[in-house]
Amino acid sequence: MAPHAEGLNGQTNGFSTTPGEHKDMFTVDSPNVTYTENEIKSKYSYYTTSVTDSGDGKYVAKPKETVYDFKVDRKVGKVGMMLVGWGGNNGTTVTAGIIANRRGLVWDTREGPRAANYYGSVVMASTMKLGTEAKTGKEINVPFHNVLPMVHPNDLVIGGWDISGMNLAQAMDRAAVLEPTLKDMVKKEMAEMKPLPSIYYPDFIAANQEDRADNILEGSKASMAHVEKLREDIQDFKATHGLDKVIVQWTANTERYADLVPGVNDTADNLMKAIESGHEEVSPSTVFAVACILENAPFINGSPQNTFVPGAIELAEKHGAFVGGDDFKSGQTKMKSALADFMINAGLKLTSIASYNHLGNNDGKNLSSQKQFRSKEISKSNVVDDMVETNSVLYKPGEHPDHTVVIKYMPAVGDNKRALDEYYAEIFMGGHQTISLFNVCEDSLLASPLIIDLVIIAEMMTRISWKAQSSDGAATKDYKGFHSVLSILSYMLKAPLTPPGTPVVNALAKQRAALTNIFRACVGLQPESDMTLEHKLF
Ligand SMILES: NC(=O)c1ccc[n+]([C@@H]2O[C@H](COP(=O)([O-])OP(=O)(O)OC[C@H]3O[C@@H](n4cnc5c(N)ncnc54)[C@H](O)[C@@H]3O)[C@@H](O)[C@H]2O)c1
Ligand SMILES: O=P([O-])([O-])O[C@@H]1[C@@H](O)[C@H](O)[C@@H](O)[C@H](O)[C@@H]1O
Repeated sequence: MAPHAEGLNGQTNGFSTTPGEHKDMFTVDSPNVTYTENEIKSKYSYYTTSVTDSGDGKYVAKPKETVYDFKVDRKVGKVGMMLVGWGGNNGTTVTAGIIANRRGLVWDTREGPRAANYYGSVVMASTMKLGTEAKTGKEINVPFHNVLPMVHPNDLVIGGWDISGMNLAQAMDRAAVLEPTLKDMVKKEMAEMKPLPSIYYPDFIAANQEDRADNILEGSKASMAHVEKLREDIQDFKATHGLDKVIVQWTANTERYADLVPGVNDTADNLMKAIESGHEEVSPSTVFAVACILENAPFINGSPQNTFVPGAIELAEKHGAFVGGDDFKSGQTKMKSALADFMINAGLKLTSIASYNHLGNNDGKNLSSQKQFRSKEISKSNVVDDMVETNSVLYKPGEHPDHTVVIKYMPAVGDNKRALDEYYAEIFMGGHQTISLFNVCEDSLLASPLIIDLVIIAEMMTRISWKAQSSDGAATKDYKGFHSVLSILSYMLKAPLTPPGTPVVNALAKQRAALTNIFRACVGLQPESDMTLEHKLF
């Protein structure tokens, strides 16, 4: 009998939540937190510091408290994940990975047996500090997945669309990501999975993708037919599988940017008219976003194009539907958002970042076309802006490091993307520091856990509501959901989408802290400050 997955993964703490139902690993003993069968309610004091400029070049900092009521629906329900681009490298890999985990598979490799796991998922493979043990002061950490009642990825019902009609087993072979021994164990199940026909507007992706496009949705672009058909697909998927909700993600090819045209995509009404008229600046990803918004299915864009034109954001806000994006942050950029943050916060003046990468998968082939590369160049280039702007000691207003991004298509390396980076910084007394990185990112094996995290967190957000008891008494009467634009998803994304007019945070540590502390607040726990005064003041 092959060793079971858990044993091989060294999961010794027994904390891994079994799929199917959420088991509370802890309860919070506080007058501000109440548990019922269906809900967790918490009263949470949110402490910030309000800063005003006193005019003589000095600031006045005033501590501020806002009291929020959070409510969490504890019933997870049955959840579906529908992927646009399901037959791609990411789509096939994440599907095979979930099947392998669900069945606890172990497969043979040159290095010996390997077991299914969720490594690379913040939710499934990381922990958060709960607190310190009352008697010993020992730090107690719990799996991230256990802080709130979240869906287990093993329970996700998976479906989706692709302009390529290959079934998932054939597409998995085409992707050339997974070991043959593992593919053999899942291919029967995956051969039964066939992507739904999708919308294909050739002008938005590279011409070299045309040979894949044999699974195209009929109907004219100049109508609402495509929106209505996609809505029908989502409804049918929900009904067929008895789902309570569906989360949709775009993991299809990178599109060119859509021009922002007043009267076309600047407002919700104009966007709907533009779709009706088949305007050339309406992209397939925006059509998917509109269909999902109208179906109240959270829609997340894992690619860098500007799917969420202003009209799409306005439509989401009007319908109270969730959207998120852009562009999975899987390897080179994830490293950059941590390294740049560390250097600048260490007082090292980063003056140049040269990011080169080459890859040989179909994503790379699509990105070999200039318009599609430009979308990716934008999302990969803005990731240090917020860190630079926070340090006026190192950088004058408007000053920033040189930053170049190069991507080349090299078929030989397949999905094993090479990222070569050079970080150059000014240090003490005219010195310099040069950090050179060679980072082989198996792109789809790094992106798949992000797809899982994005689905789990987006679904979780559909079960969290809040109301405010503002410090100045302007309380909100009824519970409501978070803003339509889920900036809480930023940790998984290169170019985080935020509610209009709000700041973009790219620093990886800040993004993870925001995610962690918002979920802690939902069970009435204050942010983990790492001050550990209990170990300093005695
Ligand atoms: N590490 C990563 O893999 C990573 C990281 C960040 C972003 N991304 C982005 O994720 C996306 C997918 O990456 P991949 O490696 O899986 O690419 P891929 O080319 O293997 O898969 C994309 C799939 O989308 C399909 N497709 C294209 N247009 C479509 C449409 N209109 N409707 C439905 N399907 C369509 C293609 O047929 C293909 O099967 C790309 O945009 C890529 O830039 C990937
Ligand atoms: O997330 P990350 O590793 O910085 O960025 C990756 C790029 O390096 C790669 O060229 C591209 O094909 C992937 O889609 C992904 O965007």
